[in-house]
This record gives sequence, structure tokens and C-alpha cells, in this order.
Amino acid sequence: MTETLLRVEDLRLAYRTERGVVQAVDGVSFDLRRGEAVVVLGESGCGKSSLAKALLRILPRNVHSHTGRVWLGDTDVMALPVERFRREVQWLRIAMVMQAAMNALNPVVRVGEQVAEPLVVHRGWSRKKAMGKAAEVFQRVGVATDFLTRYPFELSGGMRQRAVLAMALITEPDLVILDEPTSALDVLTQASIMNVLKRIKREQDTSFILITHDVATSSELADRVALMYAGQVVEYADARRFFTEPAHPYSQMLMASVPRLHQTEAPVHIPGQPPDLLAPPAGCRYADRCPHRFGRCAEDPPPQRLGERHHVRCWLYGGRR
Ligand SMILES: Nc1ncnc2c1ncn2[C@@H]1O[C@H](COP(=O)(O)OP(=O)(O)OP(=O)(O)O)[C@@H](O)[C@H]1O
Repeated sequence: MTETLLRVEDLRLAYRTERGVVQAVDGVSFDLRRGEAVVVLGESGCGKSSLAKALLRILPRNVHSHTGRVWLGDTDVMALPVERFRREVQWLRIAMVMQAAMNALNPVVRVGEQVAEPLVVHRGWSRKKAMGKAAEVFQRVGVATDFLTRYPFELSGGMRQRAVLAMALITEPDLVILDEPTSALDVLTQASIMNVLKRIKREQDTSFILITHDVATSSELADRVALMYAGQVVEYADARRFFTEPAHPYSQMLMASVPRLHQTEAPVHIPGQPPDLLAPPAGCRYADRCPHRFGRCAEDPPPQRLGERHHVRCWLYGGRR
């Protein structure tokens, strides 16, 4: 059996705002094996980016609370002093491509130098040696090495996205977290970037957490799916199982809402809105929109185990009181 790389236990992140406390990540647990890709799916505002930030300890100033355990191998990296986490874990073991990172490249620094930077800063490599590695990683992500000496404005969106991916991969981390890496790109470029990710996953045994709201693009890479709703993971499942036989009523509605090429009926629209994270309901977060709602949904369902590495937060599947 492949080794477990990451185990997240009861991760929580809340922000302080003028209107009160926003519980953006609310008791998230899942695990990830080496070489696996988990796709974190969910509607806008459900806490996907906050989950990534909570994992990488990239927190805004208005954090109210941040708790839980994040095991990377045998180490709970949440318990490490923050300087040690930055020195030993960030970039070197877990790298991240932030949302819209390709637009955040420094416009006055050549792309190659920016891509090589993590090796210089975090591994203490000489700039020359790091540039050699940058050329190698550029080829791996499908960018010709003459682009190393170009400035960001000279690259297309797809090329810039590959460059930020190269920057995340250059230290050969165990895990790369990608937040909406292709949402600003056209479908052909999206597909070619997903192909690069698939190849890297296969060749280097790199694990990925891919955050997206796009079911179609993500299905290509996903080994596992974590579906988020209102700060919680409502279903965590094997990807094939999730895409063909989703268990949670929200997963079922989401899958039915994805337009298909040879579909005769119109895609389903999910009525209603997700709850306000400033004042989430006491019971099941999805109850207001759920066609299967019954009395017990007034209580918050804990994750119920449906099988090996498959859990669901729904009373339809029984569970303890
Ligand atoms: N720094 C912050 N301060 C206060 N509230 C925040 C902050 N960042 C995010 N939020 C709130 O936390 C909740 C989750 O936001 P988050 O960005 O994690 O969701 P998301 O699923 O990534 O959404 P999107 O797909 O739109 O990026 C939202 O209600 C959002 O308004």
C-alpha cells in the first residue's frame, strides 16, 4: 500500500470581521497518499482557499482562530514553531500556486530568475546552479528554455501559468497545492496544463491538492474528491466513485448540475443559497436546500464512514447520536 503523505485532522480556521466571526474552515479531516491528487471542489465562498491557507499557515491578519493537526509523515506541522515551518516545510515539502499567481509575477524580473528563486532562498543554491535546474523544470512543464530570459509580459497566460507551476515544482516538494490554476485560461490551455500535472504526478510521485469549482477539468487528474460546503468537507471519496455514485445529497445535486454533451434533460439547478458563514445553522449546513431533509437534520451530522477512506456528513447514512 502506498504511504500516507498527509493527514489532516479537524482543521479549523476562522476570521474576525466587523460583523462577527466567519468560520471558513470548520472541522476538515482527510488524508492523502504519496502520488495521489485530491480535488477540493465546492461553490464560491465555501472555504476552499481558506483550507489551502490553513494547511500552509498563510494567514491574514484578521485570523480569529486556527486549530487542528496536519501530519506530514510523522510530524504534526501545525505544532511546529512558525519560523521552523517556513524554513523546513513551506516550499521544500509543500509548495503552493496561489489563485491568480501568474498575474503576480514580478514584471521587472526575468521569468527564469523568479522560477529559480525558491532554490536560492530555501536551499541556499547558487543562482547559476538554480538557473540550471530552472531550465530542466521549464522543459518538464512544456516551456522552451529561451523563455527563461524573458519578462512576464512577453509570455502568454498559459506560459505564465506553467512558469508559476515550475516555480512550485523546482524544490521537488512532496505536495503541491494549486488554487484554481486554470480558471483564467481557455479550455485548450486548461487541458494542456492538466496533462502536465498528470505527467508530473506519474513521473515524480508528487501529490497534489487541486482547488477548483470546475468539476469537468478536475475529473481528469483526481484520484480522490473532497467536496466542501459551508466550511465543511461533506463528502470525501474515491474520485471514480464520487463521479459515478455520489453519496451526499449535495454531491448528487452537484453532479446532476454538470452539463453533459449528450444529455437530453436540462442540467439540474440547485435551489437556494449556501448559509452565511457568520451565522451557520446549528444542524446540517445543507438541510435548507436538501430534498431529503428530515427531523434529525436539525443536528449537525458528524462524518460517517461509508467505506475505506470514504466519509460523508449526512444523517441518511445513520450514525451516532
Ligand atoms: N481574510 C478574510 N477575512 C474575512 N473573511 C474572509 C477572509 N477570507 C475569506 N473570507 C470569507 O471566508 C469564507 C470562505 O472564503 P474562501 O475564499 O476560502 O472560499 P472559496 O471557496 O475559496 O471561494 P472562491 O472560490 O470564491 O475563492 C467566505 O465567506 C469569505 O468571505
